[in-house]
Amino acid sequence: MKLIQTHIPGFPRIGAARELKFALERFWRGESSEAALQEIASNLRARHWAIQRQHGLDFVTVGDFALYDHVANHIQLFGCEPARFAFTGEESAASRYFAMARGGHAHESCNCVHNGAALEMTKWFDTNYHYLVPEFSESTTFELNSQRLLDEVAEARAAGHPAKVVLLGPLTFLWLGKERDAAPGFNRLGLLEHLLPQYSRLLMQLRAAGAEWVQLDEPILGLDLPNAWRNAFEPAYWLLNQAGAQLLVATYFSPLEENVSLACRLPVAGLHVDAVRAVSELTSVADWMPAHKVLSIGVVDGRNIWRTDLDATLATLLPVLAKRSGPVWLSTSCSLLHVPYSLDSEASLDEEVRPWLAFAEEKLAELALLKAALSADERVSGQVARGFAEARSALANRRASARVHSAAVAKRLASLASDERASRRGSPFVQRQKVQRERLQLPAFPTTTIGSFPQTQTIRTARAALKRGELPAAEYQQAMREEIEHAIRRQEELGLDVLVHGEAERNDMVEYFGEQLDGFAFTANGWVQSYGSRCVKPPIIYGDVQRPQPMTVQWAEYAQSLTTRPVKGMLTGPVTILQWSFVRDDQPRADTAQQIAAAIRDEVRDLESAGIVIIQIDEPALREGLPLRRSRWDAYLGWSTKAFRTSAAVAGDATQIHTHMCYAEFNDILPAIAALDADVITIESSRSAMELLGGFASFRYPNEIGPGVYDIHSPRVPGSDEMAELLRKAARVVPPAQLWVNPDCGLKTRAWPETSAALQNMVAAARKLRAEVELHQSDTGHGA
Ligand SMILES: Nc1nc2c(c(=O)[nH]1)N[C@@H](CNc1ccc(C(=O)N[C@@H](CCC(=O)N[C@@H](CCC(=O)N[C@@H](CCC(=O)O)C(=O)O)C(=O)O)C(=O)O)cc1)CN2
Ligand code: MET
Ligand SMILES: [Zn+2]
Repeated sequence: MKLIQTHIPGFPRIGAARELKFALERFWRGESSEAALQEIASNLRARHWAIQRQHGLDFVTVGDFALYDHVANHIQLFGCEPARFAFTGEESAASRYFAMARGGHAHESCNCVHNGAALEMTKWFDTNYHYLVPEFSESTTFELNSQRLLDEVAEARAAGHPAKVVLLGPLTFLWLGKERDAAPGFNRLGLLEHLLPQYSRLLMQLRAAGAEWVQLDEPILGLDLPNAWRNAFEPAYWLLNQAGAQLLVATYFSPLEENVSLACRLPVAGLHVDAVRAVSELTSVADWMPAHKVLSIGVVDGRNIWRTDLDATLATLLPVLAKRSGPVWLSTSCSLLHVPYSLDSEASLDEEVRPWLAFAEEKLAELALLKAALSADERVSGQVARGFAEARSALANRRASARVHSAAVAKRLASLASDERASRRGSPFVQRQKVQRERLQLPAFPTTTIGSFPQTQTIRTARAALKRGELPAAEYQQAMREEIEHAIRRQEELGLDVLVHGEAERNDMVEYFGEQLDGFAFTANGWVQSYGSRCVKPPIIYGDVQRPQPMTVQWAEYAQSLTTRPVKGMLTGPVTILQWSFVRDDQPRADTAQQIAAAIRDEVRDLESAGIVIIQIDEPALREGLPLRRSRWDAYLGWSTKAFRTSAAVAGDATQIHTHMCYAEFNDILPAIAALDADVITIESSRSAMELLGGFASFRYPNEIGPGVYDIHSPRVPGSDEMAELLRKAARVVPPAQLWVNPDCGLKTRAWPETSAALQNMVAAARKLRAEVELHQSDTGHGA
């Protein structure tokens, strides 16, 4: 038997009780010192390392911690803070860090932008985690600032832990950034030669500090890379390897495919591969890997919460182990950042489902079991056998559970599948547009918002009291009705044309639906970091999805009863519910999407029957769900757009269907967006100053579009001239008759004062545009 070691690529940092979130928010409100924040951070690291050691990991992972974001940490580590922030050198590292993360000033309430808007946030590969995008130009310089990281290594060493440090690899770090304020033709890959010496210095320092291994994350090896990037790997790592540290290159999320041999032959001491998402490659990886190198096999799923099938995992591992003479490590497929902390704090989780699950801490225990099973140690064998037996029976129960498969759902899906028209609206867009315009009588440049209004402390406190059983349901209902009425009145005062109810009653746009659908379980404390201090609690889809009763109709009816203006019904689309939940691993995602689509379809039908004339089906996660490999795009776009259409197409011609997407980079999927055939799409575009629309224009996107005219991530109130200018820009590329006026996204993270002020300016901007394009009024057809 061979000696197996265990480690993990990374651990969640928010804390079992979201200690980091609360500490950050106290610090930002000015209620605590930086020292107090750093103390909490240091305690969290200590606790997380201790847990890793308790489960027998051979190394703790150092460097996965970040106060806000690990990519932002690298910007400071390599001293490449963008010049546009105009830091003087007088500021503390922490104040520069939070300025980059949250915008020019340490406090969110400041309206001033002279010191630079926050770094852009974007999705970390195909996850719901957002990182801060590094900015590069020909004047970018690098200067190592390693003290913080070296201090963390010292902390781990002082606690007696063997340490493996994790860093983003230099190529992935550059890849994740973007060119900004750069000369035409500048390519950030050109910065590699300046970055590598800093990495080398760092590696020498880490080695001297006692780090036994350095894990360099290069997940971009799982992407379709341009040749220049592929070719840069070998020379870069040849250089880094000279620093004398033991290097483990880590890949995850996507198969290596054409990069298998490149990854295996890199001149480093080891390679980590994702043996969940790319299990079929494991044999070829094992063949390519030189015998002296460490092969780290990520067998426990870091992206999902299902208990590992330990027997199947052993069956996968044994042939690889038999073939390999070199060292093998076992690991999770990727960092555990993407799963909740522990099942321990789930007192009220569905009792049947609980044994089917493993969160971060339970995954550590699984690694320990696998390691023990593969070691020859007799003393542990009884315990191992018990662990395996428990996993086996949980899995058998899950497979046989009556709650997983529903004959009614199967029948419903078969009937939808047999009806071609189920995923097509009654008439083509132009005809629908005509009846909708007659019915709605909206002005040109109609104004609306994306759905949510501020989730105030009052709202959250009421919901928390309801959940604790301290507030009767009727009183909670009444409180939410008052919030809805408040939102409607405000919108009427502002003069918005199409209103929303404000989503006060929703904890989250996905969890809210998950709580009401069969086939979903939800957690009390299963928080996963989304960005900075913001977290989400993804629901768990364990079985066939079905809607036992209407989910939003009463709230929508109530909101509509308060006003004569149209109020949009507000739903989350099937692809987004799928993407932002933990999904079943026992059937294709496409099938689950279609089940959710059937449930949303029923909701659309019921909203329509209740007299709701506009229904928005949000799909912000459509783009993010795109597979990392292009060869898989068509299949995904086929079933995902069909799921959307299945939910929407039940609506009659006169019902206007909106959709909303807030993550840019639409240009490579425009045909799919058009295939959704929504009557109106609202998108995020203000930060790119409408550049995005260029794509819609040259593609001749046929339906109506609301390009966001202001960024809701910042409390800054844009002036009406600024928004009018954006609208003029939009009107130059998209026929004005097609344009709507709205913010980039929902307003739930904002406060009322800035919300009202910004919307007032937005309505004023729309009015300016109406006056300017009056001459063409006849061709807008929007009515009076
Ligand atoms: N699922 C999902 N993914 C998404 C988005 C999204 O909206 N949903 N949007 C993008 C990311 N944007 C985000 C924007 C805001 C928040 C956010 O505000 N999260 C809240 C939690 C929201 C929530 O679930 N709130 C619950 C519970 C709130 C809570 O923490 N309650 C306290 C008690 C509060 C009290 O006593 O007052 C507790 O339970 O301890 C509620 O409203 O009911 C937070 O971290 O603070 C998250 C993501 C992309 N991915
Ligand atoms: C992340 S997209 C958010 C859409 C949702 N309707 C809202 O306004 O909050
Ligand atoms: Zn949005």
